[in-house]
Amino acid sequence: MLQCTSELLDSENHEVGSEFGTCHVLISERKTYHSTVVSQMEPIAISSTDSESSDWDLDLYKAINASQLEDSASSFPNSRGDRFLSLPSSSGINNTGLQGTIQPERKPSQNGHSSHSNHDMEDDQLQILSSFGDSKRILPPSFPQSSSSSRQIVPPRGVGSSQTRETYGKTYPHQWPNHVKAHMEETFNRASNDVMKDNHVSRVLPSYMNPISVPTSQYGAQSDLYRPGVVDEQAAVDERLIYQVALQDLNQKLPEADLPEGLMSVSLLRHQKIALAWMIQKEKSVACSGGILADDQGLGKTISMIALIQNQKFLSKPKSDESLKAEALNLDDDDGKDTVVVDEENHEVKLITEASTSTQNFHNRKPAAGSLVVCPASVLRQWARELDEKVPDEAKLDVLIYHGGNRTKDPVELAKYDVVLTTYAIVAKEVPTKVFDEEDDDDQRTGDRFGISSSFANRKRKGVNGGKKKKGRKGIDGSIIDCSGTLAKVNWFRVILDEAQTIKNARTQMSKSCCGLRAKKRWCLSGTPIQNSIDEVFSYFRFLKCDPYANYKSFCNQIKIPISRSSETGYRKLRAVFKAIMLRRTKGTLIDGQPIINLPPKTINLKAVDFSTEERAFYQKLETESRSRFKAYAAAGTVSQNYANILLMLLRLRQACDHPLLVKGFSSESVSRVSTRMAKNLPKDMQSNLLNLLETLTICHLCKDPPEDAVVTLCGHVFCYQCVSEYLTGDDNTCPAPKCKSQIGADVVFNKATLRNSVFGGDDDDDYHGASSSRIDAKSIVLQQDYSSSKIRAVLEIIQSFTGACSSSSSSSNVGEGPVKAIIFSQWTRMLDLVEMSLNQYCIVHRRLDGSMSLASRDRAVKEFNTDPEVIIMLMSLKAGNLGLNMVAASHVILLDLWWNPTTEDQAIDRAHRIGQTRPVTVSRLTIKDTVEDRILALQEEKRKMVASAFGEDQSGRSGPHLTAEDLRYLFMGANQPV
Ligand SMILES: Nc1ncnc2c1ncn2[C@@H]1O[C@H](COP(=O)(O)OP(=O)(O)OP(=O)(O)O)[C@@H](O)[C@H]1O
Repeated sequence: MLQCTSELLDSENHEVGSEFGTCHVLISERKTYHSTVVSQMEPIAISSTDSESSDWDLDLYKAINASQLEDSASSFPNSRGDRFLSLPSSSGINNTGLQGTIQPERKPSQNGHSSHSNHDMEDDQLQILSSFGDSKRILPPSFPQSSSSSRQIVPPRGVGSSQTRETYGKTYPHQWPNHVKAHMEETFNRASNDVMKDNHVSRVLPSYMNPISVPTSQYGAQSDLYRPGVVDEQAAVDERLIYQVALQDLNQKLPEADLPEGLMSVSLLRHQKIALAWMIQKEKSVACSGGILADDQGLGKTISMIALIQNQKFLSKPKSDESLKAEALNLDDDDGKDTVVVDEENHEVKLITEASTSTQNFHNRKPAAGSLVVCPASVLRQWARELDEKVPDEAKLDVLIYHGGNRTKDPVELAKYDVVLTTYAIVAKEVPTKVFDEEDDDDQRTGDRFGISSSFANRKRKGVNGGKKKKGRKGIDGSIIDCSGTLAKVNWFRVILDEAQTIKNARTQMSKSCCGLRAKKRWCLSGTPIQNSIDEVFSYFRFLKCDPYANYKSFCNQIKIPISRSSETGYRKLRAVFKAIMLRRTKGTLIDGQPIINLPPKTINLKAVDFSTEERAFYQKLETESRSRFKAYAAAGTVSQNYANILLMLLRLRQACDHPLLVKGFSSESVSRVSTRMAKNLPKDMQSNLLNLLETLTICHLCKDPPEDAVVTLCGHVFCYQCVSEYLTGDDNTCPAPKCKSQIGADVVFNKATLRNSVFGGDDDDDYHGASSSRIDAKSIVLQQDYSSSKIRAVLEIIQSFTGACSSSSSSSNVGEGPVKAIIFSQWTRMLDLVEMSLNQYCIVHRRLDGSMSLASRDRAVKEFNTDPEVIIMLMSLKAGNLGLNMVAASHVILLDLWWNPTTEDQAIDRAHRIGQTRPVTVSRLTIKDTVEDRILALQEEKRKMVASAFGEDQSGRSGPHLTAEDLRYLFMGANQPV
């Protein structure tokens, strides 16, 4: 039996580090715990439920102190009953939707609307949480490893004896997300210091502060999994192919390709011609047929992809209806039956196509069906518009928007179109994931057996069915019923994932379903493919079927472990692999010494704003209260049990930086209006159960933050109203909680006020955050609706600086270029409300885009902002508006608050800084000095460096020195292996 000091336990990785080495421990029993908020600042207890939903915090709790949690669990019984789960949840959902074609003569558009959106961008915090153990390993050596006292966590009372050291371990879970760690380290280190001073104990450096830890101790044990150079034979062969492809492309000037006249209504820019040539070549490649086009946002990935589709249509012959039907449904012929021949002398990989009746030479082979584009719902219309506007009438593609309740159920019908546009949510709904669920299980077993440090491998949990495998549904005659939807029944020629970072979490239904799509060619489009951790890359490899890395074990062996062993060599290897499958250019890239694109410059200003005296006092009170609460947790050894409560404290500090009123919270009227009647009609005990859930669960299933304007669905999952509202206005919306497939709609989503009204009767304007207001002086000036916070005043000053709008009604404009406009982003809709009030006060004409709006209203808002000279401000929710949209009418971008993940902010900024922009773009990032925002900035910087290391880019986004053939040989083959 292994004994270790628990303060060095990294539970995410189930890894124990000490000065003597690193070993792995297996924590086998898994259970899910929900946090119970007793009151705003009260400690929360943990209750056990059968839900999958909080599995992200399971590692944390479980690994730190299983027994303690078990105790807590038993004292807080599950509030969710079976009866509750079995109620029909889809009743009353408005089933209107959108399905139409770009060519009305072929498929007349049916008017309808849907806001079904599935953007999953806000699982960043989940990723931060799940991958913390990884991110600490992948930091480049240039990274200062935290050892300064300012980054230390010091042990609380009594550290030194084995007993108290154990307590300390329970108290400081090392796998917590960076933002929590940073908060704990820096916001609370004073509290801990106090404790330490009291106890005269020496400092202990937690394991995550240690230099990158490599799981070395298990090499010599039962596993050869991580032994250098030992990989299975097939993986070695596959990797050799990747090596050959990388070698082939080495330092080669990338060729250009252009389309024949008349296929597009715009000329391709030079870098797009290069992309086209590269993609044509990659579609013939064998290492994986397709790849990742990872150009910066706004460089025209959509256009490049349309060019590829046009090119292939031009080359292929028309299909007869019969052959189409046969091929569309021939799912056995998934990815072709091509044989690979490696010509090592010429560094060439050739594709020899087997002579068979079903597989023909590439150029003669007819696509079974066209291209399927999967994108977030918010950019569905934009794709349709680009396909319409950038392709002339004489070369029109047949395009179908596959969305909405009236969408066809006939796969042959789908196969008739050149392009089918759909959303990630629909793919998740229609494409089974069984095979990947089983792989997940395998990875879990692998992880358990070999102690793989992996957020992916270790995050597989028992489902609501207690971990029993779901078998295919059986009919009355015992035969297995095929429950796949129409998308899964088509053999696509090409699948394109736009905003492919949506699948970055390999465990999600969305990610697995995308991998389950049948396709010959596979593409990922993303300007920000890596956001939080290297594990995200695995999802792309798996989708692309890029062996050997599509297998999680091989991915660990070949990519992840080398990075953890030596970040320099490891990242170089990753870059070499990327060379074979990824094309990435940033706006700073040079082609033949010339800038890739002549965009006007973008200037980013970090504007550090000062609190007013009243705000500072308010913030300090909050911070002091948080510190003392934390200190109490630390002293009692209950930090881990209070995880959700700590996140909540962190949220409040962040919100206080925007406007103190946000801390008070509010209830959304729009929620209560729609669902009040439904709530009243529910059985009393169910109302109480839902209310109980809402009051006890504190983390949104989507953004993983404590929910803003919390709501609970009939199926018992808690979200921010803004996050879930993306899923409420469509016609076939599935609850976005992991593994929940319940239908949801606006009428089955309840806020606290609605439920309290139903349970207790009468008006109840208490809200989720309401408990906090008891401690807050409600009369305080900073808590008034009309109080302009420092950030709001800073925003108004910025607007005034370019429009004069806040002092007079005139707005400045450059002759011929229209008025100067700005986009203002916040992650909190309540903050947008407050800014809106100030804009109204100054009669500044604006539009707004947030997650609660229908796709049609969002589209209209963007169009009006772009075209109406009167509209000079767009208020945008960071969660709903940062992806895909073209908003070049704006030359100013104001970020009101910081997001954990800098790439999310980059995405937002590049709505304005993209092709089509004619004016210099000024970005103002507002932060408040000497607050939690300082720490978030530091975390962002770390993430930025990690991403830059993975891509080999410098500050300006330019690539580092090229890899040499020798480099590649070494990276793929090792030092002494012949090529
Ligand atoms: N060759 C071109 N000619 C004219 N306009 C172009 C061209 N290429 C791109 N554009 C325009 O530039 C804008 C940005 O292009 P696009 O949306 O394809 O970028 P993207 O890389 O997909 O961005 P994101 O990552 O934000 O989705 C669009 O308005 C598009 O119509």
